[in-house]
Amino acid sequence: MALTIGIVGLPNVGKSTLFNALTRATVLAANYPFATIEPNVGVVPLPDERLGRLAELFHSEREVPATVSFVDIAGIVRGASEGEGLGNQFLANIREADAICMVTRAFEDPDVVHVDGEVDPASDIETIVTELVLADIQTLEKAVPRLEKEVRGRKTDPVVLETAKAALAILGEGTMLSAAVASGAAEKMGVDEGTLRSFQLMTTKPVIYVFNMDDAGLADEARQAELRAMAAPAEAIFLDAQFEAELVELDPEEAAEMLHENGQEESGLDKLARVGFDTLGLQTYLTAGPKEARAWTIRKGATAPQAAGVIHTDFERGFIKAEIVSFDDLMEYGSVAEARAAGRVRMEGKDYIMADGDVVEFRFNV
Ligand SMILES: Nc1ncnc2c1ncn2[C@@H]1O[C@H](COP(=O)(O)OP(=O)(O)OP(=O)(O)O)[C@@H](O)[C@H]1O
Ligand SMILES: [Mg+2]
Repeated sequence: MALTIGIVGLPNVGKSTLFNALTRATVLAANYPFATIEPNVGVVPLPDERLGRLAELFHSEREVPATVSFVDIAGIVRGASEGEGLGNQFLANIREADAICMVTRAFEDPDVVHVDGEVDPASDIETIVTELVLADIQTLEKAVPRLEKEVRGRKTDPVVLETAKAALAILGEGTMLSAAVASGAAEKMGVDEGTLRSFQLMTTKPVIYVFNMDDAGLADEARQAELRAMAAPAEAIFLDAQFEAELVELDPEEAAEMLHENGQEESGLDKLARVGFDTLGLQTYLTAGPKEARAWTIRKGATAPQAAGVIHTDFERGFIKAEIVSFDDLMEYGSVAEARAAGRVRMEGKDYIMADGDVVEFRFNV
């Protein structure tokens, strides 16, 4: 499932530093499942400690984690929606991404120039949000006259026009549609969510805010609470992109020690991969055998046959049933045989909705 997160932000805020750290993490990942990638795409392993424990239990030769893909997009400047800077190219790149990772500078360093002359995350976020909002307004203003005609000719459901007009009103307030949907305001204004999604706008994409900080900022909880409030209802992640870039150069033990010394439990990149995966609406299920212990990516709410289809399309077509034990039960009983004896291994059919951490063996007919 090739879903990508586009990294956007003002120029010189640390996007490439973050992206390079992400790419470096990719190169270092032991069992990298893709042979070739585009130069501006970083495919990052999703940290999952369950894989190591599964590999131990099944004596698997290797572990294959799920991955999250990030795309480096050029810096946005005020006026991008009018074609300023890399304008249209930039917007086209965002349009292709499934979610947006908005990088904002929150580090002080007089040697690094800020395009607007001072470090001010609220103003930076507003600049970027404004450009995305303006781009969506342009798209909808073009669409509305056409939709009006179609509704008059009874070729289009009136709810489509109503949704477009309500979306324009929301955008007119400077609000991103994703935020209006999350707060419930969109629905109250007559937006039909499914229709809205079909418009393929920029500000309906889920957003993650990354605040690129220095040591002082990472230790300042009051400051983080303030920034978190700016990002809400979206998730906020606080990291030091330069430190993350240094961290990925170390071997895992050294990196863990360095993190610990800094008072952090998890690297910013791992956090970003986790939150990114979740923001994309994805989850994993697990398979294990002597060859590999592996995490497979599915959408939240996927059925058992859809999950089987991620391994091979024939598995979906020929799906009979799935033998499933939860990871926690498997660990508690110590083997599939013991879990089965205790009645913890379930046979699930075509309508089963997969749960995160299901350890699965599919039965199929090909
Ligand atoms: N947390 C940080 N603390 C201090 N300096 C940083 C931090 N993160 C990045 N920098 C520095 O900021 C400068 C700009 O970083 P970078 O090139 O990654 O920005 P960018 O957003 O990719 O810019 P552009 O849009 O121009 O491509 C670099 O000199 C980098 O080393
Ligand atoms: Mg850059």
